[in-house]
Amino acid sequence: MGEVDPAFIQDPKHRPKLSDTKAAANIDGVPLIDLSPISSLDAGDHDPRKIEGLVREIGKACEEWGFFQVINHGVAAETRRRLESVARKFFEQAAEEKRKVRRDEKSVLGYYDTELTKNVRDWKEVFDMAVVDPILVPSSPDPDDNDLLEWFSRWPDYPPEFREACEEYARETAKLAMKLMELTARSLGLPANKFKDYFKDQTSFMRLNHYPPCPFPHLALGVGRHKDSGCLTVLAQDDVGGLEVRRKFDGEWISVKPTPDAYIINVGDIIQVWSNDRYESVEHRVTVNSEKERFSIPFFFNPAHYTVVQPLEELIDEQNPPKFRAYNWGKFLVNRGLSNFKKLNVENIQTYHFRLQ
Ligand SMILES: O=C(O)CCC(=O)C(=O)O
Ligand SMILES: [Fe+2]
Repeated sequence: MGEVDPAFIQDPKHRPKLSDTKAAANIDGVPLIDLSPISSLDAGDHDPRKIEGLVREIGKACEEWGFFQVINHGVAAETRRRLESVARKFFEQAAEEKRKVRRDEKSVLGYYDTELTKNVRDWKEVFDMAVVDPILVPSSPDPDDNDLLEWFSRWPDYPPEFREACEEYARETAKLAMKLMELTARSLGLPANKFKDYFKDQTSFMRLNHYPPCPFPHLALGVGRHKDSGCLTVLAQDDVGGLEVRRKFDGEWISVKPTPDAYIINVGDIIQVWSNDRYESVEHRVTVNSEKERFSIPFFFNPAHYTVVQPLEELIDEQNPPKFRAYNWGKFLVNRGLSNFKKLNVENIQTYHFRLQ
């Protein structure tokens, strides 16, 4: 990734303003939420007021930002550090070693370093794996094709503890994601277990991101601006920084300050559709820098492939009619998964394509 390859160059209007966002980080950032009320609930303390306060905080963060950070979330620091350590060892290897577990068009899981976001190449390399292996998906985006396909995780030989570290982290993070879905349901006035059944045959996946130092950080992005298409993302970032969120009230790019051991949570497109726009899936991107490499680990919490995504009946009425028409999640995911391989002349599939006028 040494030379200035035009494939990485962002359109001038999407290039990062590297100095401004640093300053903005000190002014107003995404909310920080303490999840200890749910851990005390697990410990037998059933004070409803603590949970109600937390539910309100989450609802407010989802409405105002679509993003928040959580602390006291219950995922062991050791589990996260083990995963961070194997990720570092894996990416340190020579390109030909990593390419042995390269993704292909049949199974999109594994290693790759040529992802496009909005048809511009990202300055990163990634490793994707299933949270529940294998991931069951439609075999093609064609609505008339009912065949299914399994996406299996591919495991590298090195480091030897790689698979176990990933699986342990995935199990723990899935529990946190489910608790966050319960809190989100309550914040929308729904029963806590409203979303549980959607995750029975979940298509969740986890990604290890490595952003090498970039000689032209003012021209490229680690990940171009995008929204996450699933329900919810639980993201671990290291202490380097670079994630920027588009602030809802003024459209400014605001950096998310690294907070040790915290997770960054964001609402995905499916929650936006379910809530009929009450909670928006917010654009974000990743800047790179010329000196430091950066690692991050997003966990994308996604429902079963057969989920029909549409505004929830409980949240629509005559005053608030549905703003989206229904779509099939599996077809959407497969369509998106394939398009990230090739440069297209148009934007790939997006939820706004399902917006009703
Ligand atoms: O690396 C990050 O901080 C965020 C990555 C991201 O937004 C994504 O992979 O969807
Ligand atoms: Fe993202």
